[in-house]
Amino acid sequence: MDRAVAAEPQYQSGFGNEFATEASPGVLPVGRNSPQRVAHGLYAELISGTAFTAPRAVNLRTWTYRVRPSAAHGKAHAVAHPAWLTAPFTAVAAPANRLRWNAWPEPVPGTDFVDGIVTVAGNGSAETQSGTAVHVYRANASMRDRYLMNADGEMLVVPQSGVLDVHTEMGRLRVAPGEILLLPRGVHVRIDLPDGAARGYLCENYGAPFRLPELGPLGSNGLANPRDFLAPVAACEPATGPVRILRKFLGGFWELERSSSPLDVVAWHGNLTPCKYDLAHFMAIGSITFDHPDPSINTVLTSPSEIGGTANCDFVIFPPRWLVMEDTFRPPWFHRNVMSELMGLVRGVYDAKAEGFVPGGISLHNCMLPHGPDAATFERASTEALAPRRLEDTMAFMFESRHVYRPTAQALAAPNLQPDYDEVWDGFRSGNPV
Ligand SMILES: O=C(O)Cc1cc(O)ccc1O
Ligand SMILES: [Fe+2]
Repeated sequence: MDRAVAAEPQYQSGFGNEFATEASPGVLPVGRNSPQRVAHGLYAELISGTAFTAPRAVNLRTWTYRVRPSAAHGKAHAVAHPAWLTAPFTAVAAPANRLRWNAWPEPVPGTDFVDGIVTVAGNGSAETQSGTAVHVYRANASMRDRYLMNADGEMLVVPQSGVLDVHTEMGRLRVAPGEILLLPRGVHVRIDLPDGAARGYLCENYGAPFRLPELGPLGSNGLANPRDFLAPVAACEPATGPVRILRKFLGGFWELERSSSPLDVVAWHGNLTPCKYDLAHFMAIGSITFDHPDPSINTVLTSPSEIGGTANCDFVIFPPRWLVMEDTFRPPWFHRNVMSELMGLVRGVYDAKAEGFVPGGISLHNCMLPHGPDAATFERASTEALAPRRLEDTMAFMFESRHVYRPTAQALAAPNLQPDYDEVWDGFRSGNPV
């Protein structure tokens, strides 16, 4: 089926608001969620993103009013996906090594967003709803009459190149490199590629949904401000012929046919919705005296675990910013972290690594494995004149987790795994013990 290139979508602003939106006026019921008869013969359907009894402050649910209940379909049958894997990954031992990968190669023609997903590492377990899996995607085809519904987790998409035209049950979003996309667990989605190709990173979060971090002594403003998150407006996809829905469920892939699109929501209200956020709006806070602050200061979104302050996954960014610290080694310090750090690069150069950490690549510094500036960075930063300096044209990010990342066997066998990563820490002169 041919779909005309759609106009720029409209958005509603805010993170986790009680949104209300109608593609056709008068569809949302007034004063109740599930009237005996919904306007226009539509069907009311609830999607919950947290347990019914989750505390009000973190409770997520949305009411949709749709052309047909999403239950209206036949049996799903098992299908295979060659490279999208689900934690736990126990096939190979997790090496006690620092690991780094170059960008993944181009996909074969006809690869859509789902086909082009390759799992690099993960932790926790989809079954126990904790941890995450980190994937890269590389695509060169739109999803044609094909929809994804991922019951295993929420998906945080970090585009590195190419725009994504994202069609969801709650409406459309257009997401460009430099922005991020958050897709709630279980929401149907179809992704088109207006540029013809796209690639980036995907954090599949099996655990608690990402939320904004607390601000503590920062006060009531700063970091990612809620109003800069954009949610779609209702946009019912026009009725078309039969479609295929791919369900990801406990690591398995199941396909079913449906006689029309699952994106048939005419109106919805609630706080469970996809949203996007432009990382350029992140208000970075740093030291204006001395010392390099902990990276937690750059947390955009956090998925908490049961242990306070100890995230299932923190999404942390390293955006363009001023460095002004005096008498300070300004890049990240040498360190061993009880949390595990998986990093990617959207553009530019990361200030802890002079070379070798490339856009589309990944570095993995797991629990307690020593890392920090490479030798070239150390040399530069320990001798540079400490005038105020602006880091330009850079966007690195980190998925930091309390759970150790287990690389997949396919990632450890990938030709783009750098065999000699340890050498970036070669050649440090010895200090004098006396
Ligand atoms: O290792 C890294 O590059 C990530 C990181 C950045 C930083 O500014 C401080 C600590 C840290 O782990
Ligand atoms: Fe680190």
